[in-house]
Amino acid sequence: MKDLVFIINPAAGNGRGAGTWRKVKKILDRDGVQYRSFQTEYQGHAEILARQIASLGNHRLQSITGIGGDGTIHEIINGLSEYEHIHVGYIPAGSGNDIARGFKTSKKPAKALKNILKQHNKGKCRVFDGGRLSLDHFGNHRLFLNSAGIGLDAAVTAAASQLPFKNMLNKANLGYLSYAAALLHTLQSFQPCNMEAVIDGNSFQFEKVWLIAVANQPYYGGGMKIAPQAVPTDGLLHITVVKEIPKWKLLLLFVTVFTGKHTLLKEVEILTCKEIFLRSEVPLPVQADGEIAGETPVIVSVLASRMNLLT
Ligand SMILES: Nc1ncnc2c1ncn2[C@@H]1O[C@H](COP(=O)(O)OP(=O)(O)OP(=O)(O)O)[C@@H](O)[C@H]1O
Repeated sequence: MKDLVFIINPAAGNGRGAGTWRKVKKILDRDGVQYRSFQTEYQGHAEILARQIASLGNHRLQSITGIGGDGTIHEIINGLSEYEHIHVGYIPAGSGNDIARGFKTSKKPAKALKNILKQHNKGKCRVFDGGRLSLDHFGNHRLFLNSAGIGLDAAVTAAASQLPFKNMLNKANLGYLSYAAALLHTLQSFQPCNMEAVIDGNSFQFEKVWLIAVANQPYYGGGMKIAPQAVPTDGLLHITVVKEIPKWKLLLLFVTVFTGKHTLLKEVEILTCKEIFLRSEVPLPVQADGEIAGETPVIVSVLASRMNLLT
């Protein structure tokens, strides 16, 4: 039998990670399944653990399963960026859980575990696309499963992570309110700017851009359907450009985006690509899978059929 490894973020979903692991561990112990488990202790720890486990692991290491939110899985896939043969399992226990939405992972721990064990025991996995965000000339990059976002959404992500009452709202299952508060706060200072893009070799100019999302699957920000047509198996990234839009209409966009109807607004342009280069007049923040990654200029490219997931 190949090694089964779990990395658990107990703090994900404001403590849901710890509770989900208790449920999963109970099933594993009851059924006499052999496994190893590691708990994260700080931000970035899942990435370090995944890399260390993979580098020390021998041919017996077949999969690493993350228990946590999108941030935890994002760290694990980045820790395994040089170990593509290792399959990644996911048991959702976060606040947003957009990976679960987009990749149709069961949110029930027992069901998600059953699916993982079924594939793990057969040595199989499901193959999906991912994305790569290149940040500079030095090879610094981040892999992502959901999307990369440039501009307002990344600025809101940064602001939301610093809100003093974020944990309280998350605990009360009102995480979307911290996003709304961060949005209102960020809107006061955020300035749209002109951007230059090269999309699969073709040049584009976008005026007064608020945000550009480059998505592998439809959801981000905890259920916002930013790219309704995105499919993580089509070999493409789906670009959503929001530009030249008045602030009041931007608020309307943030309401309609939950149903995907924002694409009907004339200020929203949808494109697809395999690779996009983006440069802005002033450096804009960039996020990947909801984690702040850096600033423009960036190149975002699809990693077609390169993500081996147990889901
Ligand atoms: N032991 C720990 N204590 C506190 N924070 C931790 C710990 N381990 C990891 N972290 C950090 O917790 C943060 C939240 O994790 P994660 O993104 O998985 O959950 P979430 O934010 O609740 O869910 P989602 O991303 O789906 O909204 C991450 O930034 C992660 O690095």
